Amino acid sequence: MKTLRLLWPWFVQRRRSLAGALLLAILTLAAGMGLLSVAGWFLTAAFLAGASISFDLFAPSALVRGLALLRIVFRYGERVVGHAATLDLLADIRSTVFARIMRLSPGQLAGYQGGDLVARLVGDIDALDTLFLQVIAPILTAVIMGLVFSLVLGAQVHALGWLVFGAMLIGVCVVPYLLARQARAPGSDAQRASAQARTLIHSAIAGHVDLVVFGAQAQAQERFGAAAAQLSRARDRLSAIGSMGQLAQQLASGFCVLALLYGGLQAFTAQEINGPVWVGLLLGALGLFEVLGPLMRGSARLGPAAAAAARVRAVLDEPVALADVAYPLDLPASGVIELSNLSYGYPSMAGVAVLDGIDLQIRAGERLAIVGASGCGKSTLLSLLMRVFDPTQGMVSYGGAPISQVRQAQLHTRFALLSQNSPVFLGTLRSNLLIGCPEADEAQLWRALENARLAEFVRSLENGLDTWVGESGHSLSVGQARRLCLARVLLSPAVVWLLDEPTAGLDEPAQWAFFNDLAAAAEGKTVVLATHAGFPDAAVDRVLRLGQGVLTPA
Ligand SMILES: Nc1ncnc2c1ncn2[C@@H]1O[C@H](COP(=O)(O)OP(=O)(O)OP(=O)(O)O)[C@@H](O)[C@H]1O
Repeated sequence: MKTLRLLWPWFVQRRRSLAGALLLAILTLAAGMGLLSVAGWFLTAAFLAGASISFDLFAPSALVRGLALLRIVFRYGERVVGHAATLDLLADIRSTVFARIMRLSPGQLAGYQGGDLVARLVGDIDALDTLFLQVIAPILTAVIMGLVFSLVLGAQVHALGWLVFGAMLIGVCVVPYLLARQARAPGSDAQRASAQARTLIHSAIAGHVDLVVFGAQAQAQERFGAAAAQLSRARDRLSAIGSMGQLAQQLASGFCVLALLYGGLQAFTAQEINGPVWVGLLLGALGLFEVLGPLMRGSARLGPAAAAAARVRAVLDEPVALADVAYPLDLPASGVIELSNLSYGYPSMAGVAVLDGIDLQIRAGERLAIVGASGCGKSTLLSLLMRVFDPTQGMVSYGGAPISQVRQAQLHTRFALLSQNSPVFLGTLRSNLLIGCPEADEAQLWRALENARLAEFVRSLENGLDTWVGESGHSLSVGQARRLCLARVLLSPAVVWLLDEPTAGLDEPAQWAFFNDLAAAAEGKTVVLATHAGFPDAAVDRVLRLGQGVLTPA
């Protein structure tokens, strides 16, 4: 039920195509039942008529052929429309979940293991495809056609109508419910083990070199083997439950057919029903029970679907840590950055403040360097300026507007951050640079590359800016990847540049050259830079030292 509640808004969004698929499923079943009923009636009537020339062979045989053809056409339509609707539905769910993941804060993202969010986005959402095609559509089809058929049969022989109605009720409600209940635990184990396996693959690929260097492949293999074995055990249990469902369906329909045969024979003997009609309805009932097959398989897969829905819901229910305020202030085009009584402590650091009541003003156009020992809080300070997270106390304002009170999208047009782990994205050098400024022309791209000391390297490449750099810039050296990220920030039209160790990965001459050029490259910009590197005095206007959570002149 919770799974259905989660999916309901998307079902409503795709109601037309889902209703189309449902209608086609009903028509397919109706054509199939009609085909069996008419064939049964026709063969029995023809047999009873013997050589009588008064029996019309043509109309019923044309009807049988017509229904057979219609059944094929409806089945085809149902598959095409149903699968298209389900794929669209999954795409809708994926993009909603992806949008929500994008709104999570770094702290919230850190709560998920690497690869686990991908597992939620792919494996878990895939598991939800069961619900409509294999559960809801067969249930509704069976209920509607079961009711219609029970009424038709009941009009002939009351008791037989009730018999089919009761059998359908058990087949559509009771057995699927029991199967789904049985499948809940192994379903949740299967989804968990599958996500665990993905996470382990992800971390083994990311740490492949270290695993090889330290000879730790065996441990990684063992952990992966354990997750794979757990997955396979859970799937075995699920498949056993699915088989139980098939057995239950065969037994129930077999029993029902026997009861129909017996009850029908009594009615025939008592002349309550005529022979051909009875045989026709008997075969029609067999056609009706066909719908229960996919329903039993689908019910057994409801366990994994429910577990998957819970995992997807957990992402959707995460509160947005950095939501925009309802009535945001307008951020001035330029202004003083002011830190007032700014404090921050990471939630995991049990009340220890990394920054402790900092007061600071940074003039528009000023270049400020923050130095200090490793771990003193320089990156944390830049993250607060960029509003990667909010301070535990105090505030940051820009041109008089507290940055927590403005739209984050607007803040990102004014402030750009080069963090220590800025990534190179899958694509070309050009596409990576254009993230900083999508409208940048060729000349701007080269200027940014020059300033980041990467232009010479790019010029030496056969495809220049269109060189493919792959995932995480695997075809670049660490220093080149860093300079590419720096060029991206230098290209950005933001008026405030926050640069965290901008020269990491550069050799000493290149570091000095970068700092020598900084004043010209950052003309008119406000620059806050955190660095361990040495730099010429003229590179910045002011140097502050961070230590014990406070800033002092260096
Ligand atoms: N996500 C986090 N969760 C918990 N503690 C963190 C987190 N990030 C940083 N810290 C801690 O906060 C302190 C300040 O870290 P920060 O990265 O800001 O220092 P830094 O001065 O930039 O260091 P470095 O010069 O080595 O980059 C450190 O003690 C660090 O261990």
